[in-house]
Amino acid sequence: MKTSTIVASTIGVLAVATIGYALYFDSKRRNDPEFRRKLKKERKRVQKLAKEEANKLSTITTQTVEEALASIKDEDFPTSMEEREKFCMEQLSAGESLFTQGPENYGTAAICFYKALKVYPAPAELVMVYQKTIPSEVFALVMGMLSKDVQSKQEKYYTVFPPKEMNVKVDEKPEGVTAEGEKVMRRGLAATKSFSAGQTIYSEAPVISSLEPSLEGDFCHYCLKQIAGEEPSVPCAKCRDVVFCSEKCKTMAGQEFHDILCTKDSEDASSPERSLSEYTKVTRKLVPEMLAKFLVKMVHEESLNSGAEYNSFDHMERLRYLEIPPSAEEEKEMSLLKVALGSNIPGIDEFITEERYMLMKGRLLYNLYGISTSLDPQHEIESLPERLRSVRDGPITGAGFYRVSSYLMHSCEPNVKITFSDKSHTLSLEAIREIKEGEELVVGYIKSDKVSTEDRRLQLFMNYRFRCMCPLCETTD
Ligand SMILES: C[S@@+](CC[C@H](N)C(=O)[O-])C[C@H]1O[C@@H](n2cnc3c(N)ncnc32)[C@H](O)[C@@H]1O
Repeated sequence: MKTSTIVASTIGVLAVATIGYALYFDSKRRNDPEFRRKLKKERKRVQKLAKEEANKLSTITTQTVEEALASIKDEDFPTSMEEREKFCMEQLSAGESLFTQGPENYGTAAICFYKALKVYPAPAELVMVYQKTIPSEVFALVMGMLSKDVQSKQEKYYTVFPPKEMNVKVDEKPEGVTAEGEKVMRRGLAATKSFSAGQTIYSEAPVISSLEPSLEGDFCHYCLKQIAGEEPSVPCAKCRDVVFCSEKCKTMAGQEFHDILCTKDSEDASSPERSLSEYTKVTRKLVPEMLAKFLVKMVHEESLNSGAEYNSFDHMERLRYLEIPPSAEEEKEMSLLKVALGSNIPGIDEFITEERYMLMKGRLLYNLYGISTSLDPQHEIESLPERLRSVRDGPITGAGFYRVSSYLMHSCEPNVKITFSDKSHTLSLEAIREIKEGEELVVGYIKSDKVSTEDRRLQLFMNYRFRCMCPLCETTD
């Protein structure tokens, strides 16, 4: 059967484009040993396959692959779903007609198949279709182009992240070796210029944040600002559950997540709209709701087609995570997420597997910061693990997941502190002593003043599962 025929029959899958892409980029390759083992095995199989294919075609060289990639380097790919679908089918037909004209057209045919792959929402599946339907020589070329592409995307990440204007770079240092002898690198942040005490190094809005449920109505559901007495709050027009501090926040929340997650004034606690928000209210666990927001926002980001090469998922998958054994609780959370997002994001059911949910949850739990947007002690709440990574002057009013600040290492003698100076979820990193260009930036995950080394190490181990190796811990008992 022809490639285009198979793809045409499954084209409905384009409707779930964004999830398809996420699935593709969701890789646990860096952190999960079991997945890495599987991947290694798979990679070996693919390498063997590619080698066999390459041997069959001595005229196709690495240079050909590179030339092919260079020839389409500056090409713009269609963005809307309809255009992508049309483009994909055109490329598949062109590829097919080219390879049937003979081996001299294999190179150009491969370019067409590769371009179709670039816009197809489930590339891994399309590769499997190719394997069965196109000549092995063309397949080897497409695979070569794909692997170069993925490799360069992986390598380039830390050259474009964090943005220069944030005055920090990701600092990699060897941390030891795994049982299998693989090098482990740890990634922290280093200053790209000098700062004096009190200076702000950068400010950063979160990828997602969530308000402590008991504060809903008094604080903005989007930016977590307290709504002051005289200022009128802006309620959601559809539900009576949340308010915003401004029309701007209401619009942003609507676009990013609330239009989908809004309870739409449903009275029934078990309705799809209400079940997740009820769970959040009752348990005060923010992670399931934050993951729902994260997924909706990711779909929103994709639909914006801003031209950004990396999305929030690319960021999240690079972070370390806390390994948590799956339990009935996660089962429940997963089903709540599926119910809440199901009718709005087709494909979400297949996307939220137990493995993926546990990884996303582990990453969020490990990297969230407690947010403090009130100075009023009456807003002091009982802290839960999600709001732990925080040393604040005021009460914790919520939690946030931040792209750059996720990378900050802990020290019992920090040189920077986190503030929420405008009393919203925007985090600012402030120097607490003089910092030289190139110096590593370290924050306090826990309060260290007047706490013995043993107690600090115990707290860090209980909450973050690492043995603190900051200079203070390494030199004191
Ligand atoms: C919340 S993550 C920090 C972000 C991390 N850079 C990442 O790549 O996701 C915590 C991890 O950073 C490392 N870490 C942070 N502070 C440390 C310290 N003081 N001593 C040893 N390891 C530390 C530990 O490996 C820990 O597992």
